[in-house]
Amino acid sequence: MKRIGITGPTGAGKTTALHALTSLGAAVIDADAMYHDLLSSDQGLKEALTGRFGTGILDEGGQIARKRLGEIVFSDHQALEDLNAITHRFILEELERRTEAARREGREAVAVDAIRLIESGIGASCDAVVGILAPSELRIRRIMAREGIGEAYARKRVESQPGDDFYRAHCSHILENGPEDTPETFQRRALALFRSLLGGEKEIPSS
Ligand SMILES: CC(C)(COP(=O)(O)OP(=O)(O)OC[C@H]1O[C@@H](n2cnc3c(N)ncnc32)[C@H](O)[C@@H]1O)[C@@H](O)C(=O)NCCC(=O)NCCS
Ligand SMILES: Nc1ncnc2c1ncn2[C@@H]1O[C@H](COP(=O)(O)OP(=O)(O)OP(=O)(O)O)[C@@H](O)[C@H]1O
Repeated sequence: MKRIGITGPTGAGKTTALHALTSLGAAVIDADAMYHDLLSSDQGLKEALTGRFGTGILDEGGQIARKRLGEIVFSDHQALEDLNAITHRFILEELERRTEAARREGREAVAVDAIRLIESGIGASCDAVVGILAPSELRIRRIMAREGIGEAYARKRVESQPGDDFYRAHCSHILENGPEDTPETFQRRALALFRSLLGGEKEIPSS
């Protein structure tokens, strides 16, 4: 079974590229969504987070309020490092469980979409690591439009992530999603690359 890692900074187009991989029948694991599930389902993770950041990160219903946590960690590098150290263990364990489930389903490939694919150690377990890049100002506009967040929060999120050089140094392949692209032109290029990574023109059966 092939494991393809997809990474790159916020708003660059990872999710958009993944639509191409899904169309080739790969099982997709979205690390953000997986992490969000864990935040509500894993009591051990919640306790570890409130242990480090206090109960001020909980909302009225006792759930982790991610934007409150984000305001803390995107303004304080050490806090972000601590958050990463706490969460990566839970994320890696859950990733193995989900990969195993895809294998049991008979999937021939799994794609892992993770913002911190390389730093978390997930990248080392992949057959190929594809970095998706786009200029930061464009990314800020895209995530503001996508999530309805303000420019200040969008900018903080973008600035807390590594620059393009990091991805160019650590990824086996790079896909650019620039100002001249539409989601459709970008997806077509992504499809061509993924086809070659999964072994030629052959489409993977989806079940
Ligand atoms: C930092 C938090 C509080 C931000 O919450 P928020 O609701 O604003 O964002 P959300 O979770 O929807 O993630 C959206 C984007 O934020 C950025 N982001 C998330 N975690 C991180 C991080 N550890 N470092 C840098 N950027 C991050 C990514 O671009 C991500 O795609 C939250 O994402 C979190 O607790 N992250 C730690 C877990 C993690 O590393 N997740 C990534 C999966 S590998
Ligand atoms: N070429 C493009 N032109 C215009 N909009 C685009 C283009 N590519 C992606 N988008 C839009 O920009 C937003 C960001 O793209 P996407 O969600 O794929 O990024 P991402 O890398 O997965 O971001 P994150 O890490 O924050 O989840 C989305 O709303 C997407 O529809």
